[in-house]
Amino acid sequence: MGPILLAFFLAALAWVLVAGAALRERHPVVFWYLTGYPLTVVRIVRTWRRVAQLNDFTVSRGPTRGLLGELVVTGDALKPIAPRISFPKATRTGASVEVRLHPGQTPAVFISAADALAHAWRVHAVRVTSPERGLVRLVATAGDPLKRPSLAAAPAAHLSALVGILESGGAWVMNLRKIPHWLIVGATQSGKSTLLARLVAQLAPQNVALVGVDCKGGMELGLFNPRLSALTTCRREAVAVLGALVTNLQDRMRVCRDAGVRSIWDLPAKERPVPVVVIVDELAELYLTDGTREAKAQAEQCSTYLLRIAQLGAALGVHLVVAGQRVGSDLGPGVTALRAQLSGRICHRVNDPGTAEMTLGDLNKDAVVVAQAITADEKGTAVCTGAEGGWDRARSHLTTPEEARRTAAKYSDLTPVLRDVHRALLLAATPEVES
Ligand SMILES: Nc1ncnc2c1ncn2[C@@H]1O[C@H](COP(=O)(O)OP(=O)(O)OP(=O)(O)O)[C@@H](O)[C@H]1O
Repeated sequence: MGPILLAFFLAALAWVLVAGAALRERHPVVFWYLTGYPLTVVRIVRTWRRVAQLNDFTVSRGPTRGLLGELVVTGDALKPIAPRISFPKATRTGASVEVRLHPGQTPAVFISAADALAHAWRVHAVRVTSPERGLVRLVATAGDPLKRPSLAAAPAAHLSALVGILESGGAWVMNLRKIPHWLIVGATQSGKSTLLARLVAQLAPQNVALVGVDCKGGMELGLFNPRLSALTTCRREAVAVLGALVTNLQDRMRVCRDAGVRSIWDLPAKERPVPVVVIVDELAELYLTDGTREAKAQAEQCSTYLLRIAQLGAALGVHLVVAGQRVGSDLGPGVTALRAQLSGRICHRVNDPGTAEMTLGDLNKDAVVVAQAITADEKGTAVCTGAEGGWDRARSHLTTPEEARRTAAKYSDLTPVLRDVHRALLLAATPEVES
């Protein structure tokens, strides 16, 4: 009887393991609800007191200072009280728990202990938010959802591009009507070009003029040439095209002034000029010079024009998407001023902490730390600013150069003609035409 029972037990165990692996593969959410979630609940409830004590979430019943003769002595309370938590709720990617703060406590102590909580609960990450005063919500994500990202969906909107998926499982959207200008940074092979390809592929079917500034000879943005209203391949052409766009901005301003409105979006649809998205691949190519007077003058002009577009463009429908490996004040005096105008930020893996700090530091210090933790294997993963403030970890949808090229060719008929910009580009490309 013994061997038969043992064989039966082993067969049953094997079946559970195989079925479990299949369930995990095909229905990861169901697998999570059945196995990971109950385990995480046990961990949270079991470890809460200890974690709270170790991370200073607790308060004591009596005072922690007292008089001993003429001395003031301080010490830890005998029975510290941990803040009360709700029963952990299951989410699609983990669990969330709400904490009632003790009087005098702030969410800051929980934010700094997020890593300790993730280790104690054996989850990928814990994010801390405060949905209302006196309440902190701890959201635990079981595994890294960006390792095998699924496709997210978002409602289509003009000047809005669904570029990837957020760590929370939501759609990663770059909406230029909400955030008019963007800065994208990342070391080489971190995923910048893939993100730009996705952005172009999403904007291509829309009524928008795309202008490419790619001073690396047009090797990256040249793929989308059929759908670009202009493509500059060197700094001389970039100066001409950016200059023409600044003149175009002044025309748009005049139209708005004459119509008595403050933005092109307040004009009747028929009179509204087509929105323009200027995509700059490798900012450094515009700023770095070989020291010659001509190069310095061109770099200064580029800097002035970009700043002008960033300052005026939001209301006049001219948007900037600027990508580069590094952003630092050493690139040129105008870089910090330009950065301040580019309120949308996306930081892929970077080589130096300074670039992460420059990209995200003025918005959120926590985001800088998370961006610095992105590894070389996590291609396409980035920390991005959210539309409602705050930040998120996200991953772009993989768009191959071939897909982007096909999409650009498919919608080439929709390419608006920007006459002045086109003329300026022609003149810069063949200066002798000018005479
Ligand atoms: N979201 C993603 N998912 C999967 N793979 C990706 C993703 N984004 C980029 N990759 C891969 O990473 C590699 C580098 O991507 P990409 O060329 O976009 O990087 P880059 O930052 O533009 O590099 P460089 O500055 O050298 O041009 C490519 O092979 C690409 O397939």
